[in-house]
Amino acid sequence: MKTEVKICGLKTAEAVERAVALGASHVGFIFFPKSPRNIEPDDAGRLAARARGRAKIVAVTVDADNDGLDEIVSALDPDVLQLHGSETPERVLSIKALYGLPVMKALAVREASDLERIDPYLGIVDRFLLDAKPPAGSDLPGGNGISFDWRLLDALDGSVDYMLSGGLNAGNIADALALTGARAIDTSSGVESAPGIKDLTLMEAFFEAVRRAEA
Ligand SMILES: O=C(O)c1ccccc1NCC(=O)[C@H](O)[C@H](O)COP(=O)(O)O
Repeated sequence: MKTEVKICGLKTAEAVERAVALGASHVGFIFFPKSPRNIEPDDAGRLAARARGRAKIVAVTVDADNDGLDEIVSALDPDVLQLHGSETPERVLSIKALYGLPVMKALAVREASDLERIDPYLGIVDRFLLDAKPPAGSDLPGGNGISFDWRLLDALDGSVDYMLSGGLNAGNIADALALTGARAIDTSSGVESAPGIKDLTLMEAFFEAVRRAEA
C-alpha cells in the first residue's frame, strides 16, 4: 500500500507544487512565530490553494487559543488540524466541536512510558503524530530533525492510527518503515538545506527512498 507522506513547514509555491507533484498526501503549514517555518495565515491560504484537492492541507498549531484558531481556519480552510502543543483531551474535544475538522494530535516520544500518553486521547483524536521529544533548551516542540527509537513502537497496539515523525530523511526512511511498518510518515528538516528552507532535490530523494522501500 502507498505510504502517506506529509511534507511539513512549507513556505513557497515552488515547494508546495513539488511536494504535491512528488505525491505528498499532506502538506503542512506552521503557525508558531518562533519557528523558522512560521507563516502568516493569509500567505498559507494562498499557498494551500495550489494543493487543495490534491493533498490534505494541515494547519500546525501549538496551544493556540480560539481567536488564533479562528484566524487560521478562516484563512487556510485546512483539512486537518495538527495540535502540536500540550492540548488536553478536553481541549481537543472542544476544538473538534468548534471546527468539525479531523485532529491529528502530536505526542513527543523518547521512552516507552511516553506511549502511555496515547490512551487518554483514544476515541477523541483522529490520528496521532508520533514525533521525537525536543532536545533540552529547544524553542521548538517540533521540526528539530531528531528521531526517537522506532523500536519503541513495537509495543503499540496495531489499531492506533499514527503518522511517524521526527528526523526522517532519505537516508533513514527505509529503516524507519521496515522497523515500524508505519503507513503514514512526516518530514520537515529532512528535506531542508537550512532551517525553514525546503530543498527540492532532498524532497525528490525522500520520495524516491520511500517508493524504493515500498517496492
Ligand atoms: O517544524 C516546526 O518548526 C514546528 C514548530 C512548532 C510546532 C511543530 C513544528 N513542526 C511540526 C511537524 O509536523 C514536523 O514535521 C515534525 O515535528 C518533524 O520535524 P522534523 O524532525 O524536522 O522532520
